[in-house]
Amino acid sequence: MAPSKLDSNGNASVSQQENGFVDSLSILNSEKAVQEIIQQPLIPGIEDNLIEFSEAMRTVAKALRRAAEGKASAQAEAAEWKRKFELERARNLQLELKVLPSGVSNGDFYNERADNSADQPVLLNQTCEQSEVCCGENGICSHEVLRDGDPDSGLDVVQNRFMRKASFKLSWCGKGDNNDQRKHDIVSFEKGNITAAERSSKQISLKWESQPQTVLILTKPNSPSVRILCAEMVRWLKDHKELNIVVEPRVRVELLTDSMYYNFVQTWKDDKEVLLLHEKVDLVVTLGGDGTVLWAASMFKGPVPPLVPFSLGSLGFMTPFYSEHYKETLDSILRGPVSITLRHRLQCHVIREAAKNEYETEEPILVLNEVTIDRGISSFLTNLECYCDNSFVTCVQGDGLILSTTSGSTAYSLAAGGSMVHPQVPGILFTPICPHSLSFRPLILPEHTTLRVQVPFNSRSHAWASFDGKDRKMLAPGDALVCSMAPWPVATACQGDSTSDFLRSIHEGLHWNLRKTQSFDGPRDT
Ligand SMILES: NC(=O)c1ccc[n+]([C@@H]2O[C@H](COP(=O)([O-])OP(=O)(O)OC[C@H]3O[C@@H](n4cnc5c(N)ncnc54)[C@H](O)[C@@H]3O)[C@@H](O)[C@H]2O)c1
Ligand SMILES: Nc1ncnc2c1ncn2[C@@H]1O[C@H](COP(=O)(O)OP(=O)(O)OP(=O)(O)O)[C@@H](O)[C@H]1O
Repeated sequence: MAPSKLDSNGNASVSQQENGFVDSLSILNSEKAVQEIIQQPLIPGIEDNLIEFSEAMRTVAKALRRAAEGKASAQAEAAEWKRKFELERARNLQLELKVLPSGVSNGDFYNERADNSADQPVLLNQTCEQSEVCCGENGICSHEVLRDGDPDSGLDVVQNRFMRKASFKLSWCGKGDNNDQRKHDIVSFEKGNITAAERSSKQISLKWESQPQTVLILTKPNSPSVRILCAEMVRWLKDHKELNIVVEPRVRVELLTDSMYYNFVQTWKDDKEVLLLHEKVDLVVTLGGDGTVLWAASMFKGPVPPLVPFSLGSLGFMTPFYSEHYKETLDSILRGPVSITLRHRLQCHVIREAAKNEYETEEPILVLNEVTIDRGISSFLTNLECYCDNSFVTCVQGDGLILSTTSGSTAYSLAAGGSMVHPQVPGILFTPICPHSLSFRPLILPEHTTLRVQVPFNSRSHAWASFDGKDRKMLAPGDALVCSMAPWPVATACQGDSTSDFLRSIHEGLHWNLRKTQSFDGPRDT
């Protein structure tokens, strides 16, 4: 049909066609006919059919969505099973080794190779095919905690030297416990009475079983004091401890600008090599504030080597070590044993409604503090449907929702009214941000739950997810975020122990419950 416009009198004027003028009267007639059709009642039954059809389509969409979400949960579960399998395999290997002839030491199983130096110092590569041998019956050893991925994956890292990774063991000890016994939750059922004898969440101690050899130093950018300390620390670790040092490419350039002495410092070339860092690095040192600790954790998409966080920031809630004492601190940590806080991380999957037919979901993102789903720049109320292990929890109507680890409980979640929780307590915090409700208290859910936050199809606006305050992702109506505990925690070294460090941070960092003490004089109970 030719395009038509109404003139100021309401008559249709018709544009010129290739084959001449079109009869405007016939157009008016066709428009009239269309109007008549529109006004006619629908064929009986067609409306019902359409409703039925759209209902069926909605059911199909729901089924597809459930399949995608099921896949994300299954991926999280598979990761957990994989970890358990590794543990079991390591334990079996340990048992087999017990029957090996004496004289075959654990170290013999490492595949150490000679130096084949190249001029450009880049990341070390090493093989530890037999690393499971270091696992003991008590505690968890480094390769249970750190090993992941297929050793034959063929990812080619440029190398100048091969070396082994230091192994360590974690043990759970309570006050007065001097032995290495790992304490499980022991529940006894004597005469029908249930008694919990031991709890697992005790102070965790890390013991090196072989000497750490490679240290990764991560630094806060654009800070002159951090840059100076980093150069000093690298020199000390090389000259006094003979350690291999790995830094970020940016930092290597900075060091070389200062002096060619730092030519031995190694770095990486691309993201592929970053993915393999956990196989080479024995210890990670961070120089900065809490943001640098978050940055360090985010570099490891799987297992994370133990972290030593030095405080060169303003608040430093997770950074207990004073930079002035770095030599004594590192000396003692390299010797061990080290008290650690095993900080859990959350694994987040974004499930796209638009990609519901696709097999692959987006890469999971690991967070040490929290994942936040908020309204972003939209001025509308966020509307988020929340499910816990497929049971409906609630619909958040407000600025958003924070799903936080217990380590993150003192960060954004605290600002939104969540409880402060000791980082060693396993759990997931469910904290609303400015809920438009008088009765919406924050929750703490058990660690084993899987949470799903969904933007409803009828939502007025998009929502935005951010991960440890970074990497914003838009969630369109129909999109969901699935979140569960990740199998790879972050072990951070403690100054004292995890409880004294936590209490010191809430007192010194947050001035928790600071109040003038009431004076002695005045009225009393009689
Ligand atoms: N309203 C808020 O309180 C708010 C808003 C946005 C982000 N944040 C937090 O900032 C974090 C990102 O940190 P950043 O350093 O990259 O950004 P940033 O530079 O904006 O610093 C945020 C502040 O939060 C503190 N912080 C971070 N993690 C903490 C923790 N676990 N316990 C106590 N304090 C902590 C930091 O020391 C810093 O002072 C996010 O994970 C989020 O928790 C808080
Ligand atoms: N190696 C790094 N590369 C890129 N960005 C980094 C690195 N380390 C830290 N950052 C970022 O720099 C920002 C500030 O770092 P950080 O929080 O450590 O310092 P701060 O704000 O001075 O200390 P605090 O958090 O104690 O107040 C954070 O957003 C963090 O993500």
